[in-house]
Amino acid sequence: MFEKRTWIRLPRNVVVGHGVLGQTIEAVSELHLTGRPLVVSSPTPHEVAGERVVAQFEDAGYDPSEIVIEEASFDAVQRVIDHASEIDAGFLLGVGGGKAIDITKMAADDLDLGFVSVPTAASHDGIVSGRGSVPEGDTRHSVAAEPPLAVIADTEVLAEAPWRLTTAGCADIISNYTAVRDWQLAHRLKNVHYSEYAGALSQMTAEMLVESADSIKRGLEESSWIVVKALVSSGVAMSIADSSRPASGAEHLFSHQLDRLVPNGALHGHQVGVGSIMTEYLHSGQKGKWKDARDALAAIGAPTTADELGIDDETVIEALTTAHQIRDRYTVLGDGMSEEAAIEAATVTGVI
Ligand SMILES: NC(=O)C1=CN([C@@H]2O[C@H](COP(=O)(O)OP(=O)(O)OC[C@H]3O[C@@H](n4cnc5c(N)ncnc54)[C@H](OP(=O)(O)O)[C@@H]3O)[C@@H](O)[C@H]2O)C=CC1
Ligand SMILES: O=C(CO)COP(=O)(O)O
Ligand SMILES: [Zn+2]
Repeated sequence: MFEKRTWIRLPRNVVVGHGVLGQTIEAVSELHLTGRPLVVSSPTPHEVAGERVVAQFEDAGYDPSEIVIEEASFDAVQRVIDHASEIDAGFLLGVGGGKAIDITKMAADDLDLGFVSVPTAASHDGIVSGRGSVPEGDTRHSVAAEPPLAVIADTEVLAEAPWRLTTAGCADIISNYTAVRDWQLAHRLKNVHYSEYAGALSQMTAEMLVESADSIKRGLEESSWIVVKALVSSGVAMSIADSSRPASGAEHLFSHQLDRLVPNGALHGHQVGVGSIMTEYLHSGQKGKWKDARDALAAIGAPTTADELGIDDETVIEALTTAHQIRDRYTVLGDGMSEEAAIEAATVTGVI
């Protein structure tokens, strides 16, 4: 008997372009969402977009409420759940970077409420994914969460955000190359399920972004357009896979470990980018494609060294040698690198 089943959850409306934040009510009313909207943001996104979204709902006769969270944690998810229950929210909007959007999608999942994703930075590919990423103690959870019913990505807002956030988004996409390599390796060695469709989409997204590198420039709103479309595409790959595997391999384990070792260090995308230079080296050796990864990152102005990340060499080595412990996800790191091998990889690639 044929027993395969798949359930791909994707957004219904993806609205991208100049000034589309002003169309929030339109995009939401198309979804037939009812009740009180709860806008979840973090401090800066609250100022640059959250207040405007709340004002639009007020003007349209809704009775919106807002909550501002500071960090990505299970406590923050619980605070949003409690607030939503108190005000009897009908649906949620996550306005911000990866932190605010992750918290909102996880709270929406728990509350069984619809959720709309309003990115204020093109800094990460969690914009449409049905996954939430939250650290807890020594580990990092990638949990199933509510995928957005709609995405409202205003390129004017994204272009006004600090440029480093956009280069972080590019680096999160460039890291898809090594993430897919790790996924294929895990498939071959550990029989982990691999989706050809999701893997190909993730890889193609990285290729298209790298080919567009010349058009990704500070001050050009067109850059935000290119990058946010890639971020959406990468998120779709995760939704197809029902896993963050297409976009998260050993380079992400490295970054998650850095987050533990250096809280409030560098941006997620920048860390995974530097990680992918080293994990590409581990996959393909000295004459392999690690230089392509480094050059692609350098071309869009993302960090390629520990120095540029603002992280010291010792911490890079500690993160590399312990990254495999972050979660049960087989990658090129296997059951751990020796310190000598980590120093070699980081030195040959010029990361340290
Ligand atoms: N679920 C998934 O599939 C994925 C999840 N992620 C997760 O997303 C997070 C990384 O996302 P990232 O966006 O880098 O992290 P944050 O949400 O922390 O945002 C990074 C910084 O940008 C600021 N910011 C956001 N928008 C603006 C703006 N318009 N203008 C000025 N500053 C702004 C934030 O301000 P403030 O400090 O005020 O919030 C914050 O300081 C990680 O936790 C990562 O694990 C990443 C990829 C995929
Ligand atoms: O950052 C991600 C993809 O870019 C999500 O991956 P994680 O599941 O490793 O948090
Ligand atoms: Zn990422």
